[in-house]
Amino acid sequence: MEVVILSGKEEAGALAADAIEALFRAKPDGVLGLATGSSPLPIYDELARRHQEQGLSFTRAQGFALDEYVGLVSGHPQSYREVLRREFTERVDIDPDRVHAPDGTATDIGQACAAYEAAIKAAGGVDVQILGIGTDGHIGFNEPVSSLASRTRIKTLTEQTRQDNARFFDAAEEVPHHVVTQGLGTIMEARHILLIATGAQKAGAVQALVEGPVSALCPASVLQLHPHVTVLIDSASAGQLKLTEYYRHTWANKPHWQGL
Ligand SMILES: N[C@@H]1[C@@H](O)[C@H](O)[C@@H](COP(=O)(O)O)O[C@@H]1O
Repeated sequence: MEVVILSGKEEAGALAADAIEALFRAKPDGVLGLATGSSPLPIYDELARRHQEQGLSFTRAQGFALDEYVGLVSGHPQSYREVLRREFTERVDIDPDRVHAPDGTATDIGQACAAYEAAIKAAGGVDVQILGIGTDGHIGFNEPVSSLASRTRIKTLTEQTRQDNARFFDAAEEVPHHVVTQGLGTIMEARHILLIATGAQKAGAVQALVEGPVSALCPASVLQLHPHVTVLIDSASAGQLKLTEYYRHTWANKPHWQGL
């Protein structure tokens, strides 16, 4: 796990965009794992800028969303399919039909989850997965005590996550209780994982993710078992880490030719 402490979300977004750009320059039909929430927005802003100003192209790319609310009507502005359309798909040249999200409106959720897993597999798996992290250590919507081997399935949100996400809705009670999310086992199959976290409210979760024991209580800690994870954070979210000097030293002395 590479931990990179940066000046803020813009620098984190630019570094993540560098890794994503490198993927699509080398492999134009690469597969991007898409996250929602506010943390990945600087990445999407930077990718949109590079598309507009530097011709970075996604015409042959595919994208897979991590998760989706259950019970929001199709086209609801806070459904993650819509959020990703606004924040990413519409701003670059990716084919909207090649951007997939779990179906939170399916009558047979179990079947829809199995179909989603099959679609990721058929695409050849995710090359670069963007991740944020919840204040309780969730990734995707894998809440504490999620199985570390879980696959795409329906989950119940904790009250903390519903409160955290209430800012996106008109009223707190509108936040759905249920979601469909890629499992931790699904996420772990991505070839490179870029996790971005900023702000002091994430400091506890970041500490547990990076330095805590691997435990279902902090689902993100499973990433310690992945061979290629990059954690992009700012000083505030690094505030509870014990080995910050080492992380800063490692990054400052990284051979400049080596990408993330
Ligand atoms: N399902 C999403 C997660 O993928 C995201 O990481 C988390 C944190 O969001 P934010 O980046 O806004 O703090 O929010 C939601 O729960």
